[in-house]
Amino acid sequence: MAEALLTLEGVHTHIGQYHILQGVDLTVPRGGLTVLLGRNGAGKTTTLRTIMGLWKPSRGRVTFAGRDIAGLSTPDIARAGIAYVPEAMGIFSDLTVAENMTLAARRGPPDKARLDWIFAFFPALRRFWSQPAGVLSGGQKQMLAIARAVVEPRALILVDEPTKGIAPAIIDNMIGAFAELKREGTTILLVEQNFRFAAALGDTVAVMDDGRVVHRDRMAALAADEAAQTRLLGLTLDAHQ
Ligand SMILES: Nc1ncnc2c1ncn2[C@@H]1O[C@H](COP(=O)(O)OP(=O)(O)OP(=O)(O)O)[C@@H](O)[C@H]1O
Repeated sequence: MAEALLTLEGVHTHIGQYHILQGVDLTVPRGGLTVLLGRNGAGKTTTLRTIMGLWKPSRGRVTFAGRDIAGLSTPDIARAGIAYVPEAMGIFSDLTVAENMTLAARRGPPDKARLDWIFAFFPALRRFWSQPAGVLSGGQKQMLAIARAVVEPRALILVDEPTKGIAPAIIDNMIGAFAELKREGTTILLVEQNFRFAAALGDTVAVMDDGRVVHRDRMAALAADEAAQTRLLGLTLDAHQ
């Protein structure tokens, strides 16, 4: 297996009085796509937010590219090379697509060749370049959110449920886009409920339950094992989309 880019060891996160993450162990191999599955409330979003420094872990280690990042501020974690696409996407509806992209670029105006590369897999962004992001469809907004995360090369992107509420035809575009990001060498940690999407892209999979990772496998092995899917994911799994 490839070397780990990110590891969580015994990570606990409290939100107020609630003990949400209860010892998460997770390895994200460099250059691969790791899918985080699990029923609603299992702790997937909290795990992404903890990696990003939006929640501070109360215990445990988060190691990124050989460096302990637990306790760093979110801007420092972003500067280290991690981008986060939350489920709510975090785009600015009143600003144009161009302005949204420009604001996401940290090293000056977005690079022209990089934008052409992004437009090749998200062509709608070129079409709506000068339009307010608010006019985009749900799927196009999701594409803009992902494009913002990769406007500059990033070592790791964390993406929370990009297919939620998205039409099946757009999901196929999205599979193509993530496949292109993988080809470029971006490491991806993806929270996903749509099993077809997860199985099409995932190299490795971790399943969470009750604030812990309870199962790790190659995605292909889980995709081929319906009994394990039912046992681990039960009826919350959107297997037939
Ligand atoms: N701000 C918060 N305050 C209190 N409890 C929270 C907060 N955020 C999350 N939780 C609780 O933490 C647990 C894990 O939530 P989390 O969003 O990480 O789960 P998830 O696996 O991403 O599920 P979903 O698919 O529903 O988003 C849930 O029980 C949730 O109610």
